[in-house]
Amino acid sequence: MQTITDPQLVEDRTIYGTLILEDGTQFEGKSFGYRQAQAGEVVFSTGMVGYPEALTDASFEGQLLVLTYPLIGNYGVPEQALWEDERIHVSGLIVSNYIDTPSHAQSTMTLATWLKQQKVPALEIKDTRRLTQHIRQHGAMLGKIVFEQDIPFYNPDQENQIARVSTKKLVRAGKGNKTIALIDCGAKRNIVRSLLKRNVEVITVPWDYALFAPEQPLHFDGIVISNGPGNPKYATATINTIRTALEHNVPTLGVCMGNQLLTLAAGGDTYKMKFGHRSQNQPCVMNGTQRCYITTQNHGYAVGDIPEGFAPWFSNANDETNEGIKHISKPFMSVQFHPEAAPGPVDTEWVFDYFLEKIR
Ligand SMILES: NC(=O)CC[C@H](N)C(=O)O
Repeated sequence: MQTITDPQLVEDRTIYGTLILEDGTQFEGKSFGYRQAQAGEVVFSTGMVGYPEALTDASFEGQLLVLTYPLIGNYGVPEQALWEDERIHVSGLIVSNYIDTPSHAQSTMTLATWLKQQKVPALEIKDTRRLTQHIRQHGAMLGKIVFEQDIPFYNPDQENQIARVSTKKLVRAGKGNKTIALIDCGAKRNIVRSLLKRNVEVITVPWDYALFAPEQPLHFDGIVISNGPGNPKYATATINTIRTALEHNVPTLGVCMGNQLLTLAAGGDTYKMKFGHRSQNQPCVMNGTQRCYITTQNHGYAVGDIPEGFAPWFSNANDETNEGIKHISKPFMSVQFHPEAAPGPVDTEWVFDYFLEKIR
């Protein structure tokens, strides 16, 4: 006799749910994830590939992700080793057309099975174009996916999201004659993979680890500050550590959240953008050159005031916002895009080499 313990793991495409935005706009859709209400900030990504990587990117913690590419699910879900973290971080997923018959050699399950296992709701609302245009026009806003029962809105920007996703313990990996301390604000695994590929030792530390405290001496030659969710201004412990690193002249590279934290530590400022940049086709021009890189991005905040002693390194060719800063004479640098890609183009992978060359 067969016992079915969780009825949600049984395919049922007849369930409907509603996405409700904070301004009252509603979109009804077919449920293909877990049937449980979730609230968060609604953001959209215009990338064509990489939903497994995006869903497991901890920078999305607290957010309901809208994917504008119209066919999602068609290549299934790869094994866990290929994810960007050990779990899904988006609070919910909104697509136009969900494909339940994946075809890919690396697929281990359908997207719907994965979402149900991880208790993440998902809706197929068809008109993701209208939803995206609405957010572009009115700015990123709060929203909730609801089924039978209503829940309150939740604003992830009113809490320290980094503390929720950062590692709790120190993790050592790799071997080499250079050691990098990676401050984990919600690091995508491909940052560690990209560093290990370059034959360095990587010590991943929690976001609030006191790297310079005399009672916990740790030998490292350079610091990488990872990507991460939410408002950078909550990460005061990380900002203080980076400030000390700058005083000690430790070579430092920031990625995404790391760009914002380096800016704050050095005396600059960040602001919240209207709807952010999320995709794998963001053009970034290297300042002082005609060179334009196609980059992977996922951010809602940006660098406003460039700190003293730093110069803009890259800027976005679409809206001219800052995409990175570099110190004019010292080995301190950061980028707002993702040089580790995953998903997306690897055009800016050289940033890791450039940084490692600055370490003696
Ligand atoms: N990917 C990231 O590191 C994002 C940084 C920050 N949470 C933002 O939205 O801007």
